[in-house]
Amino acid sequence: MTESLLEIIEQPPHQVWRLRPRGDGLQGRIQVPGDKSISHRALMLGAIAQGTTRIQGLLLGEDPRSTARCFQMMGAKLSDLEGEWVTVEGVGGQLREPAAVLDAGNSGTTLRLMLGLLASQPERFFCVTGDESLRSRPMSRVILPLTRMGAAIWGRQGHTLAPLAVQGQSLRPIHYHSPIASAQVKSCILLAGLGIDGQTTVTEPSLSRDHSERMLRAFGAEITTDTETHSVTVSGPARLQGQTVVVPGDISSAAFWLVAAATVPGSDLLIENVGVNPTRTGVLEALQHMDADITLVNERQVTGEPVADLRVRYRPLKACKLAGDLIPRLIDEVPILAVAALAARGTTVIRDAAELRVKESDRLAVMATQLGKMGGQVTELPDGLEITGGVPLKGAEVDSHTDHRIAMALAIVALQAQGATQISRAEAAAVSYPTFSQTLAQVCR
Ligand SMILES: O=C(O)C1=C[C@@H](OP(=O)(O)O)[C@@H](O)[C@H](O)C1
Ligand SMILES: C=C(OP(=O)(O)O)C(=O)O
Repeated sequence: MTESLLEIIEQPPHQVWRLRPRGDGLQGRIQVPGDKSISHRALMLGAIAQGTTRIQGLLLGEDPRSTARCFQMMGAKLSDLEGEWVTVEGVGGQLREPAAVLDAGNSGTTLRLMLGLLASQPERFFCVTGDESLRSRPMSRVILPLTRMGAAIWGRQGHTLAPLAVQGQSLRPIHYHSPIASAQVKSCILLAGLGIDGQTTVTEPSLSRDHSERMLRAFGAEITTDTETHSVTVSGPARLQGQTVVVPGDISSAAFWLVAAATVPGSDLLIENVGVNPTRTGVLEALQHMDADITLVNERQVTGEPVADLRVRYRPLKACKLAGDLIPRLIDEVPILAVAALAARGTTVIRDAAELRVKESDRLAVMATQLGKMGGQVTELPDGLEITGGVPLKGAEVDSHTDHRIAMALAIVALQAQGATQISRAEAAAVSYPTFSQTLAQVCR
C-alpha cells in the first residue's frame, strides 16, 4: 500500500499535518479560492453602500468571515455566505452602533480598513479587538493619520494596540504622506475620507495594491490618482451605490502552487481564474527572474480587475535579488518565495521587507528558524533573508506559529525534502485558504 502524501492529525484546537513527499510532479488543472483583499472590500463597500451588492467567488476563509460578522453587527444584512452569490444589503452610509465588541479575529485588513469607517461615524461608539496575533500588531500606522483628521481613538500602549475604543467624529480632510507603502493604511484613510466634505489624499513611497481605488470608483466614488507621485484622492462626500462584484482567484494563494510546480521535477499545472492586477503580480516577476516557466493565458477583465489562467511547468531555478518597489507587490509571497529560493542555484537575497516582521507572525524570523530545522541555509537580515539554494533538505518537525502563510509555505517546502515533515498548528491555513489541504492531495496524485 502506498502511504498517503498528507495525514491530518487532530489535536484540538490545533491540527498537525504530516507530509511524506513522493517526488511526483504536480499535475492537473485547479482553481484557487477568491482573492482575500477583494473579498474584504466587497463586503465592506457593500455594507456601507445604498442598496444591494452581489458578490460571486467570495473567499470563505476566516478573515473575510470576520469582516462579514463585524458589519452584520453594524446593520448590514448578508445572505448565506456559502451561497454561490452572496448579497449584502447596505446601510446607506450610517453604520449602526454595535451592542458588543467587534472582533476582527486574525485579520489586519479587517481591523485597519474598518477603523477608517468607524472613526468617521459621528455620535457612535465602537470597541474593536482581535486574536492574540492581531492584538500585537501596530495600529498606530492608521491611528496617527486618523487622529490628524480629528478621530478619537483609544487603545493599549499609548493608543497603538488593540483592543481599541473609537468615538466616531466629523472628520476633516488631510493630505497624508505615508512613510510605508501599505494598502491597509491607504484604504483606511480613503474610507475615512468618503464621508468628508473635501479632498482626502494619500501619497505613498511606492505603489501598494489598488483594489480599494478600483472598487470605490465602481461603487460611484470620485477617485483620482497620480501615478508619478503614487497619490490617491477621494472627493467627498461620496454616495456609494451597491454593485456586482465577481472576485477572481487569489494570486497570493496561487503562489503556493506556482512555487510547488516550479520546484518539483515533472510538474505541469494550470491554475485557472487568477487575479493578475499589476499591483499584485510581483510574485510572477520574481519567479520569472528566477527562470521559472510560467505563462499567462486567457487574459481578461472581470468587474474591473485583470484575470488570467497561469500555466507553470518545472524548470531548474536560479537565485535572484528581490528588493525595492517590487516588495510591496509581493509582500505576502515572501515566505513562499523563500521556499523557491531553497530550490534555486545560488544565493537569493531579499531586502526592504522589514514589514514582514509585523504580519501575523514575524515572518522573517519564523521562516529562517523553521527552514533551518529542515537543513535550509537561511540567514535572517534586519529587513530580509539570504537563502542559499541547492542544499539537500530533510523532513523535520516545524511550526506555523499560527500564521496561515507560514503553514502553507512549510507544506510546499516539505515536497522538496527527504523524509516526513510535521507541521504543527497547520489549521492556520484556513485564514486565507480553507481548501488548501484538499488541493494539495489533488495535485500531488
Ligand atoms: O489591503 C490589503 O488587503 C492587504 C494589504 C497588505 O498589508 P499592508 O497594507 O500592511 O502592507 C497585505 O499584507 C495584506 O495581506 C492585505
Ligand atoms: C498579512 C496578511 O493579512 P492581514 O494583514 O489582513 O492580517 C496576509 O494575508 O498575509
